[in-house]
Parts: sequence; structure tokens; C-alpha cells
Amino acid sequence: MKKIGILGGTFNPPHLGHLIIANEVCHALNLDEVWFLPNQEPPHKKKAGGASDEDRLAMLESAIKGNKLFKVEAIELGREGPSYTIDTMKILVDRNPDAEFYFIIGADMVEYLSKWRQIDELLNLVTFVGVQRPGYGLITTYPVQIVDIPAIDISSSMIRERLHQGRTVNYLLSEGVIRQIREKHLYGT
Ligand SMILES: Nc1ncnc2c1ncn2[C@@H]1O[C@H](COP(=O)(O)OP(=O)(O)OP(=O)(O)O)[C@@H](O)[C@H]1O
Ligand SMILES: O=C(O)c1ccc[n+]([C@@H]2O[C@H](COP(=O)([O-])O)[C@@H](O)[C@H]2O)c1
Repeated sequence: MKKIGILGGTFNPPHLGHLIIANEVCHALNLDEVWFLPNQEPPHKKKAGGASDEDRLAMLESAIKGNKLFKVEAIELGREGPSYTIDTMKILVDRNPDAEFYFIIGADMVEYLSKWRQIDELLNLVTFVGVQRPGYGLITTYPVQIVDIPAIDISSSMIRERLHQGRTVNYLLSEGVIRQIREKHLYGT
């Protein structure tokens, strides 16, 4: 069985927090690959503007470049409406019968799991892996495998806010992503 990690997200924009948690979980659980799954519309929050779906995809591809274990799975971008994970995982499990899926989530999402669509059915398709995130307690009654990581207080919304204010984002995201943001004048730059 191949062990595949999935990091679903809005990646608006992708930041070093995303890369760090994917890498930490990949090594801790000895995963064969981690697939980054950009959503079309986040089910639980308003989609912030500032970048098109194509821009988010291009930034994500650039962010993971160079890591042979990291891939982008863009299946949700082709689907209208909220990207419910159950719909996506049914397809991915079907397409990859020789894979075992580990769905990676930050502590904010761990606390929100009870509100996920068809969570009990989803638990039959994936193992959830939770990681710390400053400000959240990793508290849940659901079976979530916890991987210890150095806590990282970076979020896409904080980065968007800094960019809008003309403040520095150096070292919070990869250089290639910063270049793309500036070249395409994303997030008010
Ligand atoms: N700094 C972080 N530490 C731990 N988990 C994180 C961190 N940043 C993002 N994640 C996790 O990565 C996944 C995708 O996150 P997402 O792309 O929505 O980024 P975000 O920074 O939470 O965005 P926003 O600030 O716009 O809400 C989620 O499971 C989220 O919990
Ligand atoms: O399926 C759900 O009900 C559901 C509810 C909240 C979040 N998710 C997924 O969790 C991942 C992280 O979400 P987000 O909004 O923080 O990018 C992403 O893949 C979302 O599609 C899924």
C-alpha cells in the first residue's frame, strides 16, 4: 500500500506553514507522497479575493517545486461550488485502490471536524492527521492522529493583510511565490 498524505487548502496564497506541516507529517509518518489539494470554494469560510483560481494554482506549483514527494492534485478546481472533502475523497479512493490516505489538517480544522459534511463516512476513507496551530487547542472527540510540529504562526489572511498594507512578507512564503505576487499585482500589490 502506498501512503499518501493530502493537504487540502485554499492556498490564498500558499505559505511556509503549509510546506512545513506537509514536510513534518511526511517524515513523521513515512509517507510516499503528499498531494496538495487546492479547493474551489472553502466549505466553511468566505473565499477571499485577491487571486484567481489560476493564480492560486500557479503559486502552489511554484511553492512545491523541487520537492519530489510533493504533488498538486487540482481535481477540486474543476468542480463548481463548495469543495466538500467527502466528494473528493470518494473519487481519489476509487482512482487509487492501492493507496492509504492521510488527510492533514491544522488545529483550527481539527476543532471544526464535527461540522464537516458526512464526517463519519469520510473517516472510513482517510486517517486524519492533526498538527498544532497557535491559538487552537487540537481538541476533538474524533480519531485524529497527532503529529508534533514546531508551531508556526503564519496564515494566508495575515499575509494578505500585510501585502495590502505594503508591509514585508519576506521569509513567510517562498521567494518564487513572492515574485509571482508582485509580478501579477496580487493582493493589492
Ligand atoms: N501555520 C499553520 N499551522 C498549522 N496548520 C496550518 C497553518 N497554516 C495553514 N494550516 C492548515 O493548512 C490547511 C490549509 O490552510 P489554508 O490554505 O486555509 O491556509 P490559512 O492560512 O488557514 O488561510 P486563511 O488565513 O486564509 O484562513 C488547513 O488545514 C490549515 O489548518
Ligand atoms: O468537507 C467539509 O465539510 C469541509 C469543511 C471544512 C474544510 N474542509 C477542507 O479542509 C481543507 C482545509 O480547509 P481551508 O478552508 O482551511 O482551506 C480543505 O481541503 C477544505 O476543503 C472540508
